[in-house]
Amino acid sequence: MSKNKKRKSQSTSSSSSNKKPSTSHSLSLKNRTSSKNTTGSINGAKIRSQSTVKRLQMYRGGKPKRDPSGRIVKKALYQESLPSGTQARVAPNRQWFNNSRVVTQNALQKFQEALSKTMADPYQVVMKQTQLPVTLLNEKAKQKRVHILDVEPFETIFGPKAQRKRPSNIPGGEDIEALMTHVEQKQSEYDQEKDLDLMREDDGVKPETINPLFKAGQSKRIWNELYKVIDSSDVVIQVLDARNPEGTRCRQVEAYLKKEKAHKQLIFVLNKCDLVPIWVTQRWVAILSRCHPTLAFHANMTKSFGKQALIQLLRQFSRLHQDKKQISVGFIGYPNVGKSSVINTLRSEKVCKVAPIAGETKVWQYITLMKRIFLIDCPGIVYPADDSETDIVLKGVVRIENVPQPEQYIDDLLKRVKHEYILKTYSIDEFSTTEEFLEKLARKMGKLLKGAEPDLPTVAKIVLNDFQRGKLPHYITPPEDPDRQDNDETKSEKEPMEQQQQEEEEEVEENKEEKTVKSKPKRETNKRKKTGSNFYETHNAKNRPGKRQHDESLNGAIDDRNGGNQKKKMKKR
Ligand SMILES: Nc1nc2c(ncn2[C@@H]2O[C@H](COP(=O)(O)OP(=O)(O)OP(=O)(O)O)[C@@H](O)[C@H]2O)c(=O)[nH]1
Repeated sequence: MSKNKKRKSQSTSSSSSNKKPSTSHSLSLKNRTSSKNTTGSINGAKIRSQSTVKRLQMYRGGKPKRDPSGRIVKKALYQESLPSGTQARVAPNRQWFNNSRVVTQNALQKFQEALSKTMADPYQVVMKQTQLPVTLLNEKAKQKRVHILDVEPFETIFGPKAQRKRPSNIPGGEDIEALMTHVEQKQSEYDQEKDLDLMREDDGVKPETINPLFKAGQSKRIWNELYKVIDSSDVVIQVLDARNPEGTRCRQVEAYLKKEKAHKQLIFVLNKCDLVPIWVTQRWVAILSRCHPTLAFHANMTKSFGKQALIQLLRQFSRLHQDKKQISVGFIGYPNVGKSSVINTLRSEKVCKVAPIAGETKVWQYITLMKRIFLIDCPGIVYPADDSETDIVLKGVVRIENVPQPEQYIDDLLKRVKHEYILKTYSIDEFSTTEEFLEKLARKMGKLLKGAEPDLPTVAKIVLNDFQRGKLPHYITPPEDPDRQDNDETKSEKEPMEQQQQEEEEEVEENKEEKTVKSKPKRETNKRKKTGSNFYETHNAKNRPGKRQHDESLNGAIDDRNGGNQKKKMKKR
Protein backbone atom coordinates (compact mmCIF):
# COMPACT_ATOMS: atom_id res chain seq x y z
CA MET A 1 0.00 0.00 0.00
CA SER A 2 1.37 3.34 -0.85
CA LYS A 3 2.03 5.95 1.85
CA ASN A 4 -0.76 8.24 0.60
CA LYS A 5 -3.39 5.53 0.69
CA LYS A 6 -2.32 4.57 4.22
CA ARG A 7 -2.67 8.13 5.36
CA LYS A 8 -6.11 8.45 3.74
CA SER A 9 -7.43 5.32 5.42
CA GLN A 10 -6.05 6.54 8.76
CA SER A 11 -7.76 9.89 8.42
CA THR A 12 -11.12 8.36 7.42
CA SER A 13 -11.00 5.94 10.31
CA SER A 14 -10.20 8.75 12.75
CA SER A 15 -12.95 11.00 11.36
CA SER A 16 -15.53 8.23 11.63
CA SER A 17 -14.52 7.53 15.19
CA ASN A 18 -14.74 11.30 16.14
CA LYS A 19 -17.88 11.98 14.10
CA LYS A 20 -19.49 15.17 15.41
CA PRO A 21 -23.11 15.17 16.34
CA SER A 22 -25.40 16.93 13.81
CA THR A 23 -25.69 19.90 16.18
CA SER A 24 -22.02 20.61 15.74
CA HIS A 25 -22.26 20.75 11.95
CA SER A 26 -20.36 23.70 10.68
CA LEU A 27 -23.56 25.31 9.40
CA SER A 28 -25.77 24.38 12.32
CA LEU A 29 -27.08 27.28 14.38
CA LYS A 30 -27.06 25.41 17.63
CA ASN A 31 -24.65 26.44 20.38
CA ARG A 32 -23.53 29.48 18.41
CA THR A 33 -22.79 32.77 20.08
CA SER A 34 -24.99 35.53 18.81
CA SER A 35 -22.36 38.22 18.88
CA LYS A 36 -20.12 38.71 15.90
CA ASN A 37 -17.07 39.46 17.95
CA THR A 38 -17.17 36.76 20.56
CA THR A 39 -16.31 33.44 19.07
CA GLY A 40 -17.35 30.31 20.90
CA SER A 41 -15.40 27.07 21.10
CA ILE A 42 -16.14 23.34 21.07
CA ASN A 43 -13.44 21.11 22.45
CA GLY A 44 -11.08 24.03 22.38
CA ALA A 45 -11.66 24.64 18.64
CA LYS A 46 -12.99 27.98 17.52
CA ILE A 47 -16.45 27.85 15.96
CA ARG A 48 -18.36 30.25 13.70
CA SER A 49 -20.68 32.79 15.23
CA GLN A 50 -24.42 32.82 14.58
CA SER A 51 -24.25 35.69 12.10
CA THR A 52 -21.43 34.06 10.14
CA VAL A 53 -23.41 30.87 9.85
CA LYS A 54 -26.49 32.78 8.73
CA ARG A 55 -24.51 34.58 6.10
CA LEU A 56 -23.00 31.35 4.81
CA GLN A 57 -26.41 29.73 4.79
CA MET A 58 -27.69 32.65 2.78
CA TYR A 59 -24.94 32.12 0.20
CA ARG A 60 -25.76 28.44 -0.05
CA GLY A 61 -29.49 28.66 -0.13
CA GLY A 62 -29.72 31.86 -2.16
CA LYS A 63 -31.56 30.26 -5.06
CA PRO A 64 -34.76 28.26 -5.05
CA LYS A 65 -34.83 24.84 -6.72
CA ARG A 66 -37.15 24.53 -9.68
CA ASP A 67 -38.54 21.61 -11.66
CA PRO A 68 -38.07 21.49 -15.45
CA SER A 69 -41.32 23.44 -15.94
CA GLY A 70 -39.92 26.27 -13.79
CA ARG A 71 -42.13 25.71 -10.76
CA ILE A 72 -40.41 26.15 -7.40
CA VAL A 73 -39.88 22.80 -5.77
CA LYS A 74 -37.78 23.98 -2.86
CA LYS A 75 -37.84 27.55 -1.79
CA ALA A 76 -34.75 29.54 -1.19
CA LEU A 77 -33.69 29.74 2.39
CA TYR A 78 -35.32 33.02 3.38
CA GLN A 79 -37.99 33.01 0.75
CA GLU A 80 -40.70 31.95 3.15
CA SER A 81 -39.85 34.37 5.90
CA LEU A 82 -41.88 37.22 4.34
CA PRO A 83 -45.65 36.83 4.69
CA SER A 84 -47.24 36.21 1.33
CA GLY A 85 -48.42 39.38 -0.42
CA THR A 86 -45.81 41.63 1.13
CA GLN A 87 -42.94 42.96 -0.92
CA ALA A 88 -39.35 43.22 0.15
CA ARG A 89 -38.55 46.84 0.88
CA VAL A 90 -35.29 48.55 1.59
CA ALA A 91 -35.67 50.98 4.43
CA PRO A 92 -34.65 54.50 3.43
CA ASN A 93 -31.49 55.76 5.02
CA ARG A 94 -30.35 59.35 5.39
CA GLN A 95 -26.78 58.31 4.82
CA TRP A 96 -27.48 57.78 1.14
CA PHE A 97 -27.50 61.56 0.81
CA ASN A 98 -24.29 62.13 2.70
CA ASN A 99 -22.47 63.44 -0.35
CA SER A 100 -25.09 65.85 -1.62
CA ARG A 101 -26.19 69.17 -0.25
CA VAL A 102 -29.73 70.28 0.07
CA VAL A 103 -30.48 73.96 -0.46
CA THR A 104 -33.69 75.83 -0.50
CA GLN A 105 -34.89 77.50 -3.66
CA ASN A 106 -34.16 80.94 -2.23
CA ALA A 107 -30.64 80.00 -1.27
CA LEU A 108 -30.07 78.58 -4.73
CA GLN A 109 -31.34 81.75 -6.34
CA LYS A 110 -29.08 83.85 -4.15
CA PHE A 111 -26.17 81.64 -5.06
CA GLN A 112 -26.96 81.93 -8.75
CA GLU A 113 -27.14 85.71 -8.58
CA ALA A 114 -23.94 86.06 -6.57
CA LEU A 115 -21.99 83.69 -8.76
CA SER A 116 -23.17 85.20 -12.04
CA LYS A 117 -22.25 88.65 -10.72
CA THR A 118 -18.81 87.44 -9.74
CA MET A 119 -18.24 85.70 -13.03
CA ALA A 120 -19.21 88.81 -14.97
CA ASP A 121 -16.85 91.01 -12.95
CA PRO A 122 -13.40 91.15 -14.55
CA TYR A 123 -11.86 92.08 -11.19
CA GLN A 124 -13.01 88.93 -9.43
CA VAL A 125 -11.89 85.40 -9.89
CA VAL A 126 -13.88 82.23 -9.33
CA MET A 127 -11.47 79.54 -8.27
CA LYS A 128 -11.91 75.82 -8.78
CA GLN A 129 -14.85 76.10 -11.09
CA THR A 130 -14.89 72.39 -11.72
CA GLN A 131 -15.69 71.79 -8.07
CA LEU A 132 -18.59 74.23 -8.05
CA PRO A 133 -22.07 73.44 -9.32
CA VAL A 134 -21.54 76.04 -12.04
CA THR A 135 -24.02 74.26 -14.28
CA LEU A 136 -26.70 75.37 -11.87
CA LEU A 137 -26.03 78.87 -13.11
CA ASN A 138 -27.14 77.90 -16.57
CA GLU A 139 -30.52 76.95 -15.20
CA LYS A 140 -31.53 80.56 -15.48
CA ALA A 141 -30.48 80.79 -19.09
CA LYS A 142 -32.32 77.59 -19.85
CA GLN A 143 -35.49 78.96 -18.36
CA LYS A 144 -35.28 82.15 -20.38
CA ARG A 145 -37.15 80.43 -23.19
CA VAL A 146 -40.67 79.94 -21.97
CA HIS A 147 -41.58 76.31 -22.21
CA ILE A 148 -45.30 76.89 -22.34
CA LEU A 149 -46.16 73.46 -23.61
CA ASP A 150 -44.20 71.83 -20.80
CA VAL A 151 -46.63 73.34 -18.34
CA GLU A 152 -49.92 73.51 -20.23
CA PRO A 153 -51.40 71.37 -22.98
CA PHE A 154 -51.69 72.72 -26.51
CA GLU A 155 -55.49 73.02 -26.42
CA THR A 156 -55.59 75.43 -23.51
CA ILE A 157 -53.08 77.72 -25.16
CA PHE A 158 -53.79 77.62 -28.89
CA GLY A 159 -56.91 75.51 -29.47
CA PRO A 160 -60.54 76.77 -29.71
CA LYS A 161 -60.85 76.31 -25.96
CA ALA A 162 -57.81 78.43 -25.33
CA GLN A 163 -57.92 80.27 -22.06
CA ARG A 164 -54.90 82.45 -22.59
CA LYS A 165 -55.11 86.06 -23.66
CA ARG A 166 -54.11 86.74 -27.21
CA PRO A 167 -50.93 88.74 -27.70
CA SER A 168 -51.78 92.33 -28.43
CA ASN A 169 -48.60 93.30 -30.27
CA ILE A 170 -49.49 91.78 -33.63
CA PRO A 171 -48.11 94.19 -36.25
CA GLY A 172 -50.93 96.14 -37.80
CA GLY A 173 -53.52 95.15 -35.23
CA GLU A 174 -55.63 92.10 -34.65
CA ASP A 175 -58.06 92.10 -37.55
CA ILE A 176 -57.10 90.54 -40.83
CA GLU A 177 -57.56 93.70 -42.91
CA ALA A 178 -55.17 95.71 -40.80
CA LEU A 179 -52.74 92.87 -41.05
CA MET A 180 -53.07 92.86 -44.84
CA THR A 181 -52.41 96.61 -45.11
CA HIS A 182 -49.41 96.17 -42.90
CA VAL A 183 -48.07 93.44 -45.18
CA GLU A 184 -48.69 95.53 -48.30
CA GLN A 185 -46.92 98.49 -46.76
CA LYS A 186 -43.94 96.33 -45.89
CA GLN A 187 -43.89 94.93 -49.40
CA SER A 188 -43.79 98.39 -50.92
CA GLU A 189 -40.95 99.32 -48.59
CA TYR A 190 -38.94 96.25 -49.57
CA ASP A 191 -35.75 97.17 -51.32
CA GLN A 192 -34.82 94.58 -53.91
CA GLU A 193 -31.42 96.11 -54.42
CA LYS A 194 -30.47 95.00 -50.94
CA ASP A 195 -30.64 91.35 -51.86
CA LEU A 196 -29.01 91.74 -55.23
CA ASP A 197 -25.55 91.36 -53.82
CA LEU A 198 -26.46 87.82 -52.86
CA MET A 199 -27.40 86.86 -56.43
CA ARG A 200 -25.87 88.99 -59.12
CA GLU A 201 -25.59 88.37 -62.80
CA ASP A 202 -22.06 87.87 -64.00
CA ASP A 203 -21.10 91.13 -65.68
CA GLY A 204 -17.52 90.04 -66.15
CA VAL A 205 -16.22 92.40 -63.44
CA LYS A 206 -14.60 90.58 -60.56
CA PRO A 207 -13.85 92.16 -57.20
CA GLU A 208 -10.20 93.04 -56.79
CA THR A 209 -8.21 90.30 -55.12
CA ILE A 210 -6.79 91.44 -51.82
CA ASN A 211 -3.02 91.60 -51.69
CA PRO A 212 -1.95 88.85 -49.25
CA LEU A 213 0.28 91.45 -47.62
CA PHE A 214 -2.79 93.04 -46.09
CA LYS A 215 -3.80 89.74 -44.57
CA ALA A 216 -0.81 89.77 -42.23
CA GLY A 217 -1.58 88.28 -38.84
CA GLN A 218 -4.67 86.49 -40.11
CA SER A 219 -3.16 83.23 -41.31
CA LYS A 220 -4.32 79.91 -39.94
CA ARG A 221 -0.85 79.26 -38.61
CA ILE A 222 -0.88 82.43 -36.50
CA TRP A 223 -4.36 81.67 -35.16
CA ASN A 224 -3.17 78.19 -34.22
CA GLU A 225 -0.31 79.80 -32.32
CA LEU A 226 -2.79 82.09 -30.58
CA TYR A 227 -5.00 79.21 -29.46
CA LYS A 228 -1.95 77.34 -28.20
CA VAL A 229 -1.00 80.38 -26.12
CA ILE A 230 -4.53 80.85 -24.81
CA ASP A 231 -4.86 77.18 -23.94
CA SER A 232 -1.63 77.09 -22.00
CA SER A 233 -2.13 80.39 -20.14
CA ASP A 234 -3.83 80.98 -16.83
CA VAL A 235 -3.69 84.74 -17.28
CA VAL A 236 -3.94 86.40 -20.68
CA ILE A 237 -2.48 89.86 -21.23
CA GLN A 238 -3.71 91.77 -24.24
CA VAL A 239 -1.15 94.39 -25.20
CA LEU A 240 -2.68 97.50 -26.79
CA ASP A 241 -1.05 100.46 -28.49
CA ALA A 242 -1.79 103.56 -26.39
CA ARG A 243 -2.03 105.59 -29.60
CA ASN A 244 -4.96 103.53 -30.84
CA PRO A 245 -6.20 101.12 -28.16
CA GLU A 246 -9.59 100.48 -29.75
CA GLY A 247 -8.01 99.85 -33.14
CA THR A 248 -5.54 97.35 -31.72
CA ARG A 249 -8.11 95.55 -29.59
CA CYS A 250 -9.23 92.14 -30.66
CA ARG A 251 -12.80 91.99 -29.42
CA GLN A 252 -13.47 88.60 -30.97
CA VAL A 253 -10.72 87.03 -28.90
CA GLU A 254 -12.07 88.80 -25.83
CA ALA A 255 -15.54 87.41 -26.52
CA TYR A 256 -14.06 83.95 -27.05
CA LEU A 257 -12.23 84.15 -23.74
CA LYS A 258 -15.33 85.31 -21.93
CA LYS A 259 -17.50 82.58 -23.39
CA GLU A 260 -15.22 79.60 -23.63
CA LYS A 261 -12.44 80.28 -21.13
CA ALA A 262 -14.15 82.26 -18.42
CA HIS A 263 -11.73 80.89 -15.83
CA LYS A 264 -8.78 82.64 -17.49
CA GLN A 265 -8.17 86.21 -16.42
CA LEU A 266 -7.73 88.86 -19.08
CA ILE A 267 -5.71 92.03 -18.47
CA PHE A 268 -5.06 94.97 -20.77
CA VAL A 269 -1.61 96.50 -20.94
CA LEU A 270 -1.62 99.91 -22.58
CA ASN A 271 1.85 99.98 -24.05
CA LYS A 272 3.76 102.84 -25.67
CA CYS A 273 2.17 105.34 -23.31
CA ASP A 274 5.31 107.42 -23.70
CA LEU A 275 4.09 108.32 -27.19
CA VAL A 276 0.85 109.99 -26.05
CA PRO A 277 0.07 112.82 -23.63
CA ILE A 278 -0.57 111.83 -20.05
CA TRP A 279 -4.26 112.74 -20.07
CA VAL A 280 -4.82 110.43 -23.05
CA THR A 281 -3.31 107.50 -21.17
CA GLN A 282 -5.30 108.34 -18.06
CA ARG A 283 -8.54 108.49 -19.92
CA TRP A 284 -7.94 105.27 -21.81
CA VAL A 285 -6.98 103.51 -18.59
CA ALA A 286 -10.21 104.72 -17.01
CA ILE A 287 -12.29 103.61 -20.00
CA LEU A 288 -10.67 100.22 -20.51
CA SER A 289 -10.63 99.46 -16.79
CA ARG A 290 -14.38 99.15 -16.93
CA CYS A 291 -14.01 95.99 -19.01
CA HIS A 292 -10.79 94.51 -17.67
CA PRO A 293 -7.96 95.47 -15.34
CA THR A 294 -5.79 97.89 -17.31
CA LEU A 295 -2.22 98.99 -16.73
CA ALA A 296 -0.34 101.73 -18.49
CA PHE A 297 3.08 100.62 -19.63
CA HIS A 298 6.17 101.93 -21.30
CA ALA A 299 8.36 99.11 -22.48
CA ASN A 300 11.97 100.06 -22.20
CA MET A 301 14.83 98.12 -20.69
CA THR A 302 16.32 101.12 -18.93
CA LYS A 303 13.45 103.57 -18.45
CA SER A 304 10.31 101.55 -18.10
CA PHE A 305 6.97 102.54 -16.67
CA GLY A 306 4.41 100.26 -15.05
CA LYS A 307 6.83 97.36 -14.65
CA GLN A 308 6.47 97.05 -10.90
CA ALA A 309 2.69 97.35 -11.07
CA LEU A 310 2.49 94.56 -13.64
CA ILE A 311 4.87 92.29 -11.73
CA GLN A 312 2.87 92.94 -8.58
CA LEU A 313 -0.35 92.02 -10.37
CA LEU A 314 1.17 88.82 -11.73
CA ARG A 315 2.35 87.94 -8.23
CA GLN A 316 -1.21 88.36 -6.99
CA PHE A 317 -2.40 86.00 -9.69
CA SER A 318 0.26 83.45 -8.80
CA ARG A 319 -0.91 83.65 -5.19
CA LEU A 320 -4.46 83.03 -6.35
CA HIS A 321 -3.36 79.84 -8.08
CA GLN A 322 -1.62 78.41 -5.02
CA ASP A 323 -2.68 74.92 -6.00
CA LYS A 324 -0.63 75.10 -9.18
CA LYS A 325 3.09 74.65 -9.36
CA GLN A 326 3.39 77.64 -11.66
CA ILE A 327 1.19 79.95 -13.66
CA SER A 328 1.60 80.88 -17.31
CA VAL A 329 0.91 84.36 -18.57
CA GLY A 330 0.19 84.67 -22.30
CA PHE A 331 0.86 87.92 -24.19
CA ILE A 332 -1.44 88.45 -27.14
CA GLY A 333 -2.27 91.43 -29.32
CA TYR A 334 -1.87 93.13 -32.67
CA PRO A 335 1.45 92.91 -34.48
CA ASN A 336 4.02 95.50 -33.47
CA VAL A 337 2.25 96.69 -30.31
CA GLY A 338 5.24 95.69 -28.21
CA LYS A 339 4.43 92.28 -26.72
CA SER A 340 8.01 91.09 -26.92
CA SER A 341 9.25 94.45 -25.61
CA VAL A 342 6.99 94.17 -22.54
CA ILE A 343 8.39 90.71 -21.83
CA ASN A 344 11.96 91.95 -22.24
CA THR A 345 11.20 94.85 -19.92
CA LEU A 346 9.78 92.53 -17.27
CA ARG A 347 12.84 90.32 -17.50
CA SER A 348 15.21 93.31 -17.82
CA GLU A 349 17.08 91.44 -20.50
CA LYS A 350 16.65 90.69 -24.17
CA VAL A 351 14.92 87.33 -24.13
CA CYS A 352 12.56 87.92 -27.07
CA LYS A 353 13.40 89.26 -30.48
CA VAL A 354 12.18 92.84 -30.85
CA ALA A 355 12.02 94.78 -34.10
CA PRO A 356 10.30 97.92 -35.32
CA ILE A 357 8.63 95.83 -38.03
CA ALA A 358 5.50 93.71 -37.71
CA GLY A 359 5.61 89.94 -37.63
CA GLU A 360 8.96 89.58 -35.89
CA THR A 361 7.62 86.94 -33.49
CA LYS A 362 6.91 83.87 -35.58
CA VAL A 363 6.10 81.18 -33.03
CA TRP A 364 5.12 81.14 -29.39
CA GLN A 365 7.89 80.98 -26.84
CA TYR A 366 8.15 80.34 -23.12
CA ILE A 367 10.12 82.65 -20.85
CA THR A 368 10.63 82.22 -17.13
CA LEU A 369 9.92 85.39 -15.19
CA MET A 370 10.07 83.93 -11.69
CA LYS A 371 10.07 80.49 -10.18
CA ARG A 372 6.29 80.34 -10.32
CA ILE A 373 5.51 82.66 -13.23
CA PHE A 374 6.10 81.84 -16.89
CA LEU A 375 5.49 84.23 -19.75
CA ILE A 376 4.45 83.17 -23.24
CA ASP A 377 5.07 85.40 -26.23
CA CYS A 378 2.65 85.04 -29.12
CA PRO A 379 2.90 86.27 -32.72
CA GLY A 380 0.77 89.31 -33.50
CA ILE A 381 -2.78 88.50 -34.52
CA VAL A 382 -5.30 90.46 -36.57
CA TYR A 383 -8.96 89.56 -36.67
CA PRO A 384 -10.47 90.05 -40.13
CA ALA A 385 -12.37 93.33 -39.77
CA ASP A 386 -13.62 96.16 -41.96
CA ASP A 387 -10.26 97.93 -41.84
CA SER A 388 -9.25 99.63 -45.05
CA GLU A 389 -5.78 99.11 -46.51
CA THR A 390 -4.80 102.54 -45.18
CA ASP A 391 -5.90 101.58 -41.67
CA ILE A 392 -3.88 98.38 -41.89
CA VAL A 393 -0.77 100.20 -43.05
CA LEU A 394 -1.06 103.00 -40.50
CA LYS A 395 -1.68 100.60 -37.63
CA GLY A 396 1.68 99.07 -38.38
CA VAL A 397 0.38 95.62 -39.22
CA VAL A 398 2.39 95.31 -42.44
CA ARG A 399 6.03 95.80 -43.21
CA ILE A 400 6.41 99.10 -44.99
CA GLU A 401 9.20 97.89 -47.27
CA ASN A 402 6.73 95.48 -48.89
CA VAL A 403 3.91 98.00 -49.37
CA PRO A 404 3.28 98.78 -53.02
CA GLN A 405 2.75 102.46 -53.90
CA PRO A 406 3.34 103.81 -50.39
CA GLU A 407 2.59 107.39 -51.55
CA GLN A 408 -1.14 106.66 -51.57
CA TYR A 409 -1.23 106.40 -47.78
CA ILE A 410 0.51 109.70 -47.09
CA ASP A 411 -2.64 111.69 -47.62
CA ASP A 412 -4.37 109.95 -44.71
CA LEU A 413 -1.23 110.07 -42.63
CA LEU A 414 -1.06 113.84 -42.96
CA LYS A 415 -4.64 114.06 -41.71
CA ARG A 416 -3.75 112.15 -38.57
CA VAL A 417 -0.67 114.14 -37.58
CA LYS A 418 -0.79 117.82 -36.68
CA HIS A 419 0.56 119.98 -39.48
CA GLU A 420 3.04 121.78 -37.22
CA TYR A 421 4.52 118.47 -36.02
CA ILE A 422 5.23 117.48 -39.61
CA LEU A 423 6.98 120.78 -40.30
CA LYS A 424 8.90 120.56 -37.01
CA THR A 425 9.94 116.93 -37.41
CA TYR A 426 11.25 117.28 -40.94
CA SER A 427 12.26 120.94 -40.73
CA ILE A 428 10.61 121.78 -44.01
CA ASP A 429 8.71 124.83 -45.24
CA GLU A 430 4.98 125.16 -45.47
CA PHE A 431 3.29 122.89 -48.03
CA SER A 432 -0.27 122.61 -49.27
CA THR A 433 -0.57 119.24 -51.02
CA THR A 434 0.71 115.76 -50.28
CA GLU A 435 2.80 115.71 -53.43
CA GLU A 436 4.39 119.01 -52.56
CA PHE A 437 5.23 117.66 -49.11
CA LEU A 438 6.84 114.51 -50.52
CA GLU A 439 8.78 116.48 -53.11
CA LYS A 440 10.10 118.94 -50.56
CA LEU A 441 11.09 116.13 -48.26
CA ALA A 442 12.79 114.17 -51.05
CA ARG A 443 14.87 117.17 -51.94
CA LYS A 444 15.68 117.83 -48.29
CA MET A 445 16.77 114.23 -47.75
CA GLY A 446 18.54 113.96 -51.07
CA LYS A 447 16.34 111.11 -52.25
CA LEU A 448 16.46 111.89 -55.95
CA LEU A 449 16.28 109.77 -59.06
CA LYS A 450 17.93 110.34 -62.40
CA GLY A 451 17.43 113.88 -63.67
CA ALA A 452 16.92 115.20 -60.10
CA GLU A 453 13.43 113.72 -60.02
CA PRO A 454 12.24 113.22 -56.39
CA ASP A 455 12.06 109.56 -55.34
CA LEU A 456 8.55 109.71 -53.92
CA PRO A 457 8.08 106.01 -52.99
CA THR A 458 11.27 105.96 -50.92
CA VAL A 459 10.37 109.16 -49.09
CA ALA A 460 6.82 107.91 -48.51
CA LYS A 461 8.23 104.73 -46.95
CA ILE A 462 10.44 106.79 -44.64
CA VAL A 463 7.46 108.89 -43.54
CA LEU A 464 5.31 105.78 -42.98
CA ASN A 465 8.06 104.19 -40.91
CA ASP A 466 8.40 107.37 -38.84
CA PHE A 467 4.65 107.30 -38.26
CA GLN A 468 4.69 103.67 -37.14
CA ARG A 469 7.70 104.10 -34.88
CA GLY A 470 6.34 107.13 -33.07
CA LYS A 471 8.61 109.76 -34.55
CA LEU A 472 5.54 111.55 -35.85
CA PRO A 473 3.32 112.09 -32.81
CA HIS A 474 -0.27 110.99 -33.30
CA TYR A 475 -3.03 109.35 -31.30
CA ILE A 476 -6.74 108.65 -31.37
CA THR A 477 -8.49 110.98 -28.95
CA PRO A 478 -10.26 108.95 -26.26
CA PRO A 479 -13.96 109.61 -25.75
CA GLU A 480 -15.02 111.67 -22.75
CA ASP A 481 -15.24 109.53 -19.67
CA PRO A 482 -18.49 110.49 -17.94
CA ASP A 483 -17.40 108.75 -14.71
CA ARG A 484 -14.47 111.01 -14.17
CA GLN A 485 -14.98 114.55 -12.93
CA ASP A 486 -11.35 115.49 -13.23
CA ASN A 487 -11.09 115.12 -16.99
CA ASP A 488 -10.14 118.68 -17.57
CA GLU A 489 -8.30 119.22 -14.34
CA THR A 490 -5.78 116.47 -15.01
CA LYS A 491 -5.60 117.15 -18.72
CA SER A 492 -2.09 118.15 -19.53
CA GLU A 493 -1.94 120.49 -22.46
CA LYS A 494 1.54 119.24 -23.18
CA GLU A 495 1.51 117.40 -26.46
CA PRO A 496 3.82 114.49 -27.16
CA MET A 497 6.15 116.63 -29.21
CA GLU A 498 6.82 118.94 -26.29
CA GLN A 499 6.96 116.01 -23.99
CA GLN A 500 9.58 114.37 -26.16
CA GLN A 501 11.60 117.52 -26.30
CA GLN A 502 11.45 117.93 -22.56
CA GLU A 503 12.43 114.34 -22.08
CA GLU A 504 15.34 114.71 -24.40
CA GLU A 505 16.54 117.69 -22.41
CA GLU A 506 16.03 115.78 -19.21
CA GLU A 507 17.87 112.81 -20.63
CA VAL A 508 20.96 114.91 -21.10
CA GLU A 509 20.73 115.94 -17.46
CA GLU A 510 20.00 112.38 -16.51
CA ASN A 511 23.12 111.14 -18.25
CA LYS A 512 25.13 113.67 -16.32
CA GLU A 513 23.63 112.49 -13.07
CA GLU A 514 23.98 108.86 -14.03
CA LYS A 515 27.68 109.34 -14.09
CA THR A 516 27.54 110.71 -10.58
CA VAL A 517 25.37 107.79 -9.49
CA LYS A 518 27.90 105.38 -10.91
CA SER A 519 30.68 107.02 -8.98
CA LYS A 520 28.70 106.81 -5.74
CA PRO A 521 29.78 104.21 -3.17
CA LYS A 522 28.72 100.66 -4.03
CA ARG A 523 26.63 100.16 -0.93
CA GLU A 524 24.02 102.63 -2.08
CA THR A 525 23.51 100.96 -5.45
CA ASN A 526 23.15 97.62 -3.72
CA LYS A 527 20.54 99.08 -1.45
CA ARG A 528 18.62 100.21 -4.48
CA LYS A 529 18.81 96.76 -5.93
CA LYS A 530 17.44 95.25 -2.78
CA THR A 531 14.45 97.53 -2.66
CA GLY A 532 13.69 96.60 -6.24
CA SER A 533 13.56 100.17 -7.54
CA ASN A 534 15.49 100.86 -10.69
CA PHE A 535 17.41 103.95 -11.53
CA TYR A 536 14.52 105.54 -13.37
CA GLU A 537 12.19 105.39 -10.42
CA THR A 538 14.68 106.55 -7.84
CA HIS A 539 15.90 109.28 -10.06
CA ASN A 540 12.40 110.43 -10.90
CA ALA A 541 11.26 110.46 -7.36
CA LYS A 542 14.11 112.69 -6.34
CA ASN A 543 14.89 114.88 -9.25
CA ARG A 544 12.08 114.98 -11.74
CA PRO A 545 8.97 116.52 -10.24
CA GLY A 546 7.22 116.62 -13.60
CA LYS A 547 7.84 112.96 -14.25
CA ARG A 548 6.99 112.04 -10.73
CA GLN A 549 3.65 113.71 -11.17
CA HIS A 550 3.15 111.67 -14.34
CA ASP A 551 3.91 108.43 -12.53
CA GLU A 552 1.80 109.18 -9.51
CA SER A 553 -1.22 110.36 -11.42
CA LEU A 554 -1.12 107.26 -13.58
CA ASN A 555 -0.52 105.02 -10.64
CA GLY A 556 -3.42 106.71 -8.97
CA ALA A 557 -5.63 105.91 -11.93
CA ILE A 558 -4.46 102.34 -11.93
CA ASP A 559 -4.73 101.95 -8.20
CA ASP A 560 -8.21 103.39 -8.11
CA ARG A 561 -9.41 101.12 -10.80
CA ASN A 562 -7.28 98.07 -10.45
CA GLY A 563 -4.82 97.83 -7.63
CA GLY A 564 -7.15 98.71 -4.80
CA ASN A 565 -10.02 96.71 -6.15
CA GLN A 566 -7.92 93.75 -7.06
CA LYS A 567 -6.37 93.53 -3.64
CA LYS A 568 -9.79 93.59 -2.07
CA LYS A 569 -11.69 91.50 -4.51
CA MET A 570 -9.28 88.86 -5.74
CA LYS A 571 -9.86 86.60 -2.81
CA LYS A 572 -10.26 82.91 -2.98
CA ARG A 573 -13.85 82.05 -3.50
N1 LIG B 1 8.23 104.25 -27.91
C1 LIG B 1 7.96 103.00 -27.58
N2 LIG B 1 8.24 102.02 -28.44
C2 LIG B 1 7.97 100.75 -28.08
C3 LIG B 1 7.39 100.42 -26.81
N3 LIG B 1 7.23 99.09 -26.75
C4 LIG B 1 7.68 98.59 -27.92
N4 LIG B 1 8.13 99.58 -28.71
C5 LIG B 1 8.68 99.45 -30.06
O1 LIG B 1 7.70 98.82 -30.88
C6 LIG B 1 8.34 98.00 -31.84
C7 LIG B 1 7.70 96.64 -31.84
O2 LIG B 1 8.00 95.97 -30.65
P1 LIG B 1 7.90 94.37 -30.52
O3 LIG B 1 8.12 94.06 -29.07
O4 LIG B 1 8.73 93.69 -31.52
O5 LIG B 1 6.37 94.16 -30.88
P2 LIG B 1 5.57 92.78 -30.97
O6 LIG B 1 4.19 93.08 -30.52
O7 LIG B 1 6.29 91.70 -30.25
O8 LIG B 1 5.59 92.55 -32.52
P3 LIG B 1 5.33 91.18 -33.33
O9 LIG B 1 6.62 90.48 -33.32
O10 LIG B 1 4.91 91.66 -34.66
O11 LIG B 1 4.25 90.45 -32.62
C8 LIG B 1 9.81 97.97 -31.47
O12 LIG B 1 10.50 98.83 -32.32
C9 LIG B 1 9.86 98.48 -30.06
O13 LIG B 1 11.05 99.19 -29.80
C10 LIG B 1 7.10 101.52 -25.91
O14 LIG B 1 6.59 101.36 -24.80
N5 LIG B 1 7.40 102.76 -26.36
